[in-house]
Amino acid sequence: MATNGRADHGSTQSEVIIRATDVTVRFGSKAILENLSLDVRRGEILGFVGPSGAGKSVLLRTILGLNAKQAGTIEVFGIDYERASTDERLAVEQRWGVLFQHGALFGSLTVLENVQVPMREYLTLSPKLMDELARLKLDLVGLAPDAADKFPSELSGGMIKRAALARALALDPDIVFLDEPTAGLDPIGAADFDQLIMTLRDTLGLTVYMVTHDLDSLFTACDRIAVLGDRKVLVEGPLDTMLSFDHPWVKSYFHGKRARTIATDDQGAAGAAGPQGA
Ligand SMILES: Nc1ncnc2c1ncn2[C@@H]1O[C@H](COP(=O)(O)OP(=O)(O)OP(=O)(O)O)[C@@H](O)[C@H]1O
Repeated sequence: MATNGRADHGSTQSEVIIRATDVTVRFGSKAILENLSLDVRRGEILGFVGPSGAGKSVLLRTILGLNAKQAGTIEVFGIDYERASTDERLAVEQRWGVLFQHGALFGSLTVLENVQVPMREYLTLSPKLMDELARLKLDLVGLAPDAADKFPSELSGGMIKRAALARALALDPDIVFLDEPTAGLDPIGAADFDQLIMTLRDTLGLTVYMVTHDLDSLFTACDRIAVLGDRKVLVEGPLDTMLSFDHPWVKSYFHGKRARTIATDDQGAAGAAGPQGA
C-alpha cells in the first residue's frame, strides 16, 4: 500500500536503507522541500535529478544532517539521525561516504593524506596501516600509486574526482552520496567514472545516491531515477518510467535533443553487440 505519497514497489524489493518521509525544509518563509518522501534501497544506483535550484543539494545536506528540517523524518539504516545519540550518529557517519560537488579535497594535504582524513577522525590506526589502507582505496578507484604523494593542484579533474571518491570510500561505507560527480569531466572521463561507480556497486555491493544533471549517467548507470520538482519527488522509477511520465519538465529533459541522441546511441550499441552482447 502506498503511504505519504511514496510509490508502492511491492514487498519483494530490497532493503530500504534511507527513508525520507514528509520532509519539509524552509529558509525563512521560502519552502524548498515540502512533504517530500523518498526511499533509497540497498545496492542500487539512484540518480537524483531536477531543475537547477530545485533543492537537490538541500535534500542531500538534510539527509546528512547538515541542514535543519522543519517537518518530517529521515531514517538512515533505520536510525533517525536527528534524534540519535552521539554513539548512534558516529556509527551512521562511518557507514556513509560523501563526494561533494567539485571534489572538495584539502589543498594543503597530499592525496594520500586526504584519503586518511576520515580514518583519523573515526578510527585509531597506526600510520603504517593507514598508509596501506589509503593506498588500497586509491587502487580501488583506479589511481596510479604515484598519485598518492601529489597535491590536488597537481591532478586533472578526473583524478580529483577519483581521489575524492577514494576518500568517500575510506571507511568502507554502505552508501556513497555523490553530488554531480561527472560535472566538469569530458564525456570519456565521465563515462569512465560512471563505469567505476557501476563496478563498485557490483563488487562491493555499494549503494549510490547520485545527484546529477548528466543524462549519460542517468541512461547508462542508474538503476532508478527520482525527479525533484515542485518541492517534492515528482516521479521515481527506472528510465522507462521517466520516458513515459507526463510532466513538462520531465518530458523536455528525457525527450530533449541530447536525450534522443543518447537513446539512439544506446540502441545502436545494443544492435551492434548482437545476441551475445544482450
Ligand atoms: N543555506 C541556505 N539559505 C538560504 N537559501 C538556501 C540555502 N541553501 C540553499 N538555498 C536555496 O535553496 C534552493 C535550492 O538550492 P540547491 O542548491 O539545493 O539547488 P539544486 O537543485 O542543488 O541546484 P543545482 O542543480 O543548480 O545545483 C536555492 O534557491 C538556494 O538559493
